[in-house]
Amino acid sequence: MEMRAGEEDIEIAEDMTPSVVPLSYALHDAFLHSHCSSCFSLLPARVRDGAKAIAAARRIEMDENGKNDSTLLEAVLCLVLTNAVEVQDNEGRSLGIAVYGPNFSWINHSCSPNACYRFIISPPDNVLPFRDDSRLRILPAGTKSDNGVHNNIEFPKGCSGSGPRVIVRSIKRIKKGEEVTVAYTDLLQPQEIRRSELWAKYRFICCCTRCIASPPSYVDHILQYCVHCCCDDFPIHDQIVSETGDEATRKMTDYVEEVTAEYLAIGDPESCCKKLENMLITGLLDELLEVREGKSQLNFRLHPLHHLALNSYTVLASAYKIRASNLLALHSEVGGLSWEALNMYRISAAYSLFLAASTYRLFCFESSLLASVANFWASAGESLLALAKSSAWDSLGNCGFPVLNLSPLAEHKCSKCSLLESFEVNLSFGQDQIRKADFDSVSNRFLDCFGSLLQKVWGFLIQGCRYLEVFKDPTDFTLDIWDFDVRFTHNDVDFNCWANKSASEIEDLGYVDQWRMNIFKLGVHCLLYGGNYLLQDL
Ligand SMILES: C[S@@+](CC[C@H](N)C(=O)[O-])C[C@H]1O[C@@H](n2cnc3c(N)ncnc32)[C@H](O)[C@@H]1O
Repeated sequence: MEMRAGEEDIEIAEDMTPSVVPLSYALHDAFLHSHCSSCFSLLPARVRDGAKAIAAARRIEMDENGKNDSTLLEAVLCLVLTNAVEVQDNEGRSLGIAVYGPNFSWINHSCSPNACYRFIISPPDNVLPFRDDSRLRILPAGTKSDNGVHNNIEFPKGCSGSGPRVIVRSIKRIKKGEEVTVAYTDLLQPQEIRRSELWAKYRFICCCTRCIASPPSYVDHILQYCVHCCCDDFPIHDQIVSETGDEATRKMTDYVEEVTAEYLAIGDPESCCKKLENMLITGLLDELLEVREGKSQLNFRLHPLHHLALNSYTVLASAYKIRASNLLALHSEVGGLSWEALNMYRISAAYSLFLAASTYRLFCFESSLLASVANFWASAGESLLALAKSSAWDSLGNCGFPVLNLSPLAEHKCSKCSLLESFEVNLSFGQDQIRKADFDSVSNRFLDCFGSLLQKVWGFLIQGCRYLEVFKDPTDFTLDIWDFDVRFTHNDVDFNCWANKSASEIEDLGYVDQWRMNIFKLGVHCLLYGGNYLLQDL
């Protein structure tokens, strides 16, 4: 079965379902009063009845056949495995799983989907009626009318019941009768990984336009194949690159996974930062590969938009942030480490920002990346605001920065772009007013402002970060990104430039307030664009 747009065209960013209540769900401990068993008491009656029926059926089977036939249990398990979705909070953290009825679970997958979904989370004991006037605007294939009935299957329209609700929303314009699809897997992964995940979990091979494109689309090419190979002695023949490139990518994948797993298990963010940044800068040196006569050293490097590079930025942003908070905690005991903590916050925010700008570039070629890019802008905004508000600046004495009050955001209007005004119009006249027709103009104005603020702070944010210093402008990917070594050799970067200066020297430069204020403004822009405009309004 598949779901299609009902009897009208659907514009971009419209809710296509009311908030749908789960048939069954199991959330992690954070949402439970006691331990896991408490979730069973919350299961809707029909699921408990179903479980009793299964138990009864098993008893009969066992009595009749003298053996434990697991067919029915397998069927139920398959149903859950096929239809359960991971419930996530606004920041993408996994909260558990839930199974929904047909108006959600009949939606098929595409790697270039036209819809996405979001959850409304409320505590498990909250069973108060939920006001929701949205209509169900998608129907099973073959259904003629939108009266909510299909082949005697009543589509639940009621809004009562507990559990995380899900709402399906369009991310592209969908024509009447066109199939509605969502992503079952992370769309920023290369095709090979998407394919193997979908096969392992659902046993199907995706044949969407993105997957069957030949040659692969720009986005898939760059996410998967953009690995550069060079050798000091002589030029590398293309043949050798393609033969050894896959092997090199596998090795780099193992390396990134190993470093990330070690970081998560042992919690040494410093070693994690060193290892990942070294890998991004120097790439993989492979001495075992034979080139012409004898052995020679090949050097493989990742394009900054390669999926392994993107994964590394996420880990680096987190590891630098942990380093900063560890230092601040130590600062209260030891003192004098706050400037170093500021450096860590700075680089963490720089990686967050770089990730948002990188995925935005991919989004320009693959519009279904909208939800990912929105989340990255929002978290870059949050990192920048946390940096601007950090007490670590206090080590610089009185830097004159006003006490920040982020709520309401309305106080932080930008005279150049109208992001905030758009929301005000939206709030007073209803969502349709800033409609998506404005998308290009809102985005262009945001990018203009973003670019000019970035120019003022990017140098400060990346100072001392060996990898990011290569990118003089994170929105410009036209530079010869393979030329890392040359740049490092000729640029003689002082890695400890800021860390070596005393707080008063920095203050004398007179830039501190300006940096802090511009970082703050940049954060507000990213949060408004990603968190408010792309995620909620668009
Ligand atoms: C949540 S269900 C979707 C509804 C399903 N088509 C049905 O009729 O019940 C997931 C299952 O649908 C099928 N499916 C979803 N997307 C697909 C796709 N793009 N190509 C092939 N099969 C797909 C797979 O069998 C998958 O296990």
